[in-house]
Amino acid sequence: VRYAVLKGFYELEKTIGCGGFAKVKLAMHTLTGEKVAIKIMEKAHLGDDLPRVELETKALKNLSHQHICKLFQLIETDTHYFIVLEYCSGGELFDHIVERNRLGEGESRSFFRQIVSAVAYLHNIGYAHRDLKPENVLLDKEHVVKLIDFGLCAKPKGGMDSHLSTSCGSPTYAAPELVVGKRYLGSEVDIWSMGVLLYALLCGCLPFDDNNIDTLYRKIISGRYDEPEWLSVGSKRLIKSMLQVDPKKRITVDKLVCHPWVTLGYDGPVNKDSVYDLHVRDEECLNVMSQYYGMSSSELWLRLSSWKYDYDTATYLLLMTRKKRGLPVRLVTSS
Ligand SMILES: COc1cccc(Nc2ncc(-c3ccc(C(=O)NCC(=O)Nc4ccccc4)cc3)c(OCC3CCNCC3)n2)c1
Repeated sequence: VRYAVLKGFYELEKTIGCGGFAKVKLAMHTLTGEKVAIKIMEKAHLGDDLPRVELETKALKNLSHQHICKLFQLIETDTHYFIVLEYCSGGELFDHIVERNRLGEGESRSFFRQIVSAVAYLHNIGYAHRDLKPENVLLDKEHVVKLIDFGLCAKPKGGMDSHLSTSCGSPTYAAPELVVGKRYLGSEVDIWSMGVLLYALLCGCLPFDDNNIDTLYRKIISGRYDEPEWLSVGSKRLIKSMLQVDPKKRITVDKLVCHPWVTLGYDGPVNKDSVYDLHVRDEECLNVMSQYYGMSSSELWLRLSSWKYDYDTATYLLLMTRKKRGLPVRLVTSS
């Protein structure tokens, strides 16, 4: 069997996605029985993109947010990287929009607030996503938004605000300054992409689209798009403030979290903080694991609190996920 390193720890199931150099397989974490997504990257295929995987995994270790896909384990062999991640059983938001044709303003606002929460959190801790698009917005079982960065495009602020020039992401959702190859701020291109996302939620189609790449670029740079007559005045105003060709005229994320359209019907601005703290000690999960390992909770915590993102980290984090979902905190010991 391929991927011998996973044997006994994960049971691989179907492939759920293929990107440029990554394949994502659905798997089951044997000790908890929980579903996970394993992103498999062959080192030989990565070439000089190898450092981006290091950057991504370093970033992922610091990300703990209710609307960002969780990292559970990192496995490196001579030939492959295996990144064990949260599985989102609701699939891509894109498919959800397509099957519904378009979403109402209320449902769009609910999804949009969760996306803004994730992006505001990212910007707050110094990252820019740079490849926000419907395919990277997933839904979990309860249709809660989980943002991912499938294409290793997210970058730390250092790089981000020191005017990046590496082109990244798909042109359809890319900001004008990005497509003309100008130096740009990651935070500003994320606002543009969120404008494209909001348009897709409300209209069920894209503001700038064309099969011919040059025509597509011209449309993006013009900043002109159709406004379907069913769009409310508030929706039109918000989209317009995000799809500003001049990045300096674009709304900032701090204004976005409290924009009247975003807060309509809610009791306040979007909460950009994480509701989890990264390295919380949970006695119940520790007890279940320590019984299985035949060691004391404090001895086990000593091992877990170094956050090696090994199989023990995955087991602990998956038990915590079960607990958050109101499922029994237990291990599958009968093999
Ligand atoms: C039920 O049917 C379905 C149908 C479809 C999907 C699912 N579920 C399902 N769950 C989980 C995944 C996944 C999660 C994380 C990452 C990742 O790369 N994380 C790294 C990451 O997010 N960094 C990061 C995030 C934010 C800031 C900085 C860094 C990669 C894949 C998945 O993938 C499938 C692909 C398919 C192609 N389009 C994109 C998703 N699919 C289920």
